[in-house]
Amino acid sequence: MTQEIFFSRLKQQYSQHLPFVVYNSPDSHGTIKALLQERSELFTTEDFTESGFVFAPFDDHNEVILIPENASEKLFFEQVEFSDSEENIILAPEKTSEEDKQKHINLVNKAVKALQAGEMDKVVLSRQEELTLTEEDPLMLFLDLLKNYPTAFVYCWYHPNVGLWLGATPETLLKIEGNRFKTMALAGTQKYEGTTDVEWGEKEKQEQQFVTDSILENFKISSAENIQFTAPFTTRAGNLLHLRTDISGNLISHTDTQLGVSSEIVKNIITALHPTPAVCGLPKQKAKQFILQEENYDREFYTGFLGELNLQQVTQRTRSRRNVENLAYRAVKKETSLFVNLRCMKIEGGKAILFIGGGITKDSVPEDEWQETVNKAGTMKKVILK
Ligand SMILES: C=C(O[C@H]1C=CC=C(C(=O)O)[C@@H]1O)C(=O)O
Repeated sequence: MTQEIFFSRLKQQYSQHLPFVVYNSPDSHGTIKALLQERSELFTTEDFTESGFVFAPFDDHNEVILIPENASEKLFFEQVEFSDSEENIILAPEKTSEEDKQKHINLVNKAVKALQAGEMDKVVLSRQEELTLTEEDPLMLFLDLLKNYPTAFVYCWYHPNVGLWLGATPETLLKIEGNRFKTMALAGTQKYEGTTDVEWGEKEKQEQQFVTDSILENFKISSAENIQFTAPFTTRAGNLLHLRTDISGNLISHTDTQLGVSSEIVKNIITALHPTPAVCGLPKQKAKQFILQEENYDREFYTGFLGELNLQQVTQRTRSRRNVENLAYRAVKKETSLFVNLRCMKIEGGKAILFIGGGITKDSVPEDEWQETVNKAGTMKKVILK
């Protein structure tokens, strides 16, 4: 399918107020995918047994929305090549309000006091920022995000009852292929200044270690074995650098390695992981309570998760002389590939509402934490304030 036909189908879907999602996964090798739901119903999932695209909120008491595979048309479009514009470090203009700054600093101060009193080890605090859009076509914004962040999970998601969300997230929540799974502990932030060969402060090392330890601890009590993890390394996300540990393992019981693991296991692992201390804190329930009470706004789908759930993947064999007789062979298997909803925005009435946050520990400096949210907002401002 050509780019033109692909996007005109999406445009038509949006103008008819029908749900859709269009996305590029970092490991999809340039294939942009879309699911276009046939009717405007709002489907939800509770047990993660269905196949489709999930869109889950931060607060797990709220509904997880599903665009079901069997109620949608699937579209693919092969990008000719990845853009290398991630190499151009053009920083977005820093437009912020003094009032927003004070509010965030007060919030961080309150958290630091609670952390120093030993009430929690870590809490992730966030804020919203509203901007007027000059480009009102969300699909153009999606294309801009795609060009700027080829190694992120870039998406545009829409449901008439919920709204329109866009994002470019660097964080994998969970990937399941057969009985293998992968996740990552991502935390600690500094500005990218032309090199990934950087030093990390103790505060950043500690906040990232909290995430790794907590994920590993959770896997001890869920359906996982043979857990392996890397040493923390520096990874780039647009104009930012983060510390990251890759974690992988096997799921203990599975129904069929070809078609995928049992849905009960998918639910157990998601529940054990979400929300990780990369977006919530430690201990989980205390941090969550602090966030819900003190942030003073509704995160909605920011720091929730999204992506393919038990989605049928068809892998076509590559053409070569040796396997000509197998050209008709297509391997069909189900995969789950979920990402944490970071560096995202909601589009509403000609405005973009950005969501940005950062991990707070007892050693956090409130002014620096504010600046970190300003730097993170740059990911989205780069495409909005062109
Ligand atoms: C909560 C966010 O980022 C998380 C992911 C990476 C680094 C983070 C940090 O350094 O605080 C956050 O844990 C966000 O971008 O809004």
